[in-house]
Amino acid sequence: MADGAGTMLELDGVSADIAGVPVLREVHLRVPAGGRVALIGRNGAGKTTTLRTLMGLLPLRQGRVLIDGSDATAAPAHHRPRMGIGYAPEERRLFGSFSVRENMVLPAEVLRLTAAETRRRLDSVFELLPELKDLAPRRAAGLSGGQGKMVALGRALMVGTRAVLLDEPFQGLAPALAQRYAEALKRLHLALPDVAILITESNPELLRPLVEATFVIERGEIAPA
Ligand SMILES: Nc1ncnc2c1ncn2[C@@H]1O[C@H](COP(=O)(O)OP(=O)(O)OP(=O)(O)O)[C@@H](O)[C@H]1O
Repeated sequence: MADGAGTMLELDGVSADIAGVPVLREVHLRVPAGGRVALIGRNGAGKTTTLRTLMGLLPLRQGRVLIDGSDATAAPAHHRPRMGIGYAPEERRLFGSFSVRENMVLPAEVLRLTAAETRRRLDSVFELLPELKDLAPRRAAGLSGGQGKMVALGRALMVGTRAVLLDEPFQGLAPALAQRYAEALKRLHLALPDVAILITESNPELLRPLVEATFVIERGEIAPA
């Protein structure tokens, strides 16, 4: 696969092991700039591991990670926000004793954005996900699972000016909440068409209306489409 312009995220023949066991096998995956891509696979297929390699959280045995056409294989995870990459892990990782607003602002502080820029991004995320504005003063520990997923999306968007990686955001959401989350993703694409979205899920039907391309992973290998 070429490094070509217009590719935001790419895994080029990536193999990775966890505890000595091969978990990813020569994975090729490409997310165009502004594209919406689904990564579908059963439990344990390697979806989370694929996102973690893109985030620089797992050493590769083989292959390359390209971000916006540049080789980021050796760039540490903490450089990703600077590259405009946001990540909402499956288990959300919110700080329970912090408010929703504080959780959202944290990555902007780590990036040392100015107060004005942080405010601007926060306002634009609130505009996109209005329910976060109401939740902003609440302690994260008191949120429902679905509310937490929405906050994790908002937090990823605080730094994800080029791409966001969303790990199984629909997992465990009641149908009404899943519907709201899907609508938020549609609004996100309309409002910020340059932000690429890579989203994992076990059920391919759920994401079909939301994405332009789908990759299927089985036992650490991308299955032929
Ligand atoms: N810390 C670990 N130690 C050993 N094996 C691991 C570890 N983490 C993941 N694995 C293995 O790596 C494989 C891929 O796991 P991964 O979490 O990427 O799958 P997934 O597709 O995201 O699954 P799920 O839908 O259950 O989240 C699985 O077979 C899993 O057992």
